[in-house]
Amino acid sequence: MEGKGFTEEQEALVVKSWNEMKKNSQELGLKFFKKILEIAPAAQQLFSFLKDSTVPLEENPKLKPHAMAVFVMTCESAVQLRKAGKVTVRESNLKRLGATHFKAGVAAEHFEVTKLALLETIKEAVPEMWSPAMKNAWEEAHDQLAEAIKSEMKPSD
Ligand code: HEM
Repeated sequence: MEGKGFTEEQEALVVKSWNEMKKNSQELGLKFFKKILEIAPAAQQLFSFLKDSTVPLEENPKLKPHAMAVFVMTCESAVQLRKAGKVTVRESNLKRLGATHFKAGVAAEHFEVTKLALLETIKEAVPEMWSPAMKNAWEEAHDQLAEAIKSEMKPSD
């Protein structure tokens, strides 16, 4: 949020937990995705690679990249918030992200689902680090990124 500021401590909480979690990124990605589908089973239909897929979720090679994209970009968002006070994803990337999600039929509610799944996954992955402050830092980094993507979710020109 403008003026509210994202502190060095908040950035450190996000970066520290991500550094720990990414050692186990395969399992993390799968867990994250399963949580999204637990909360919102219908979201499965949005992912082209799941609609056509005949392999079990566990073996789908395309699952991990999206999970990693959400984690990595949220982490980068935290760094940007601390440095610049706002999300600074390159405009061309943001436009592409907006267009991809718009075309895939992603709705604002899906971002809430993903956020819940993200926070739950982190809580379970690094229970020894988890704290209200850590939750708040990830939440803020996620929300600002999600807002930036949502603002570009319109038909591409
Ligand atoms: C902070 C939140 C999110 C981030 C950073 C993110 C990131 C990405 C990235 C990097 C791609 C690859 C395509 C591209 O670069 O344009 C992508 C595709 C996609 N994302 Fe997300 N995403 C987010 C939230 C969501 C949510 C909430 C949903 C719906 C549950 C979703 C569903 C999809 C789908 C369906 C695709 C296309 C995949 C396919 O069918 O091939 N994303 N996302």
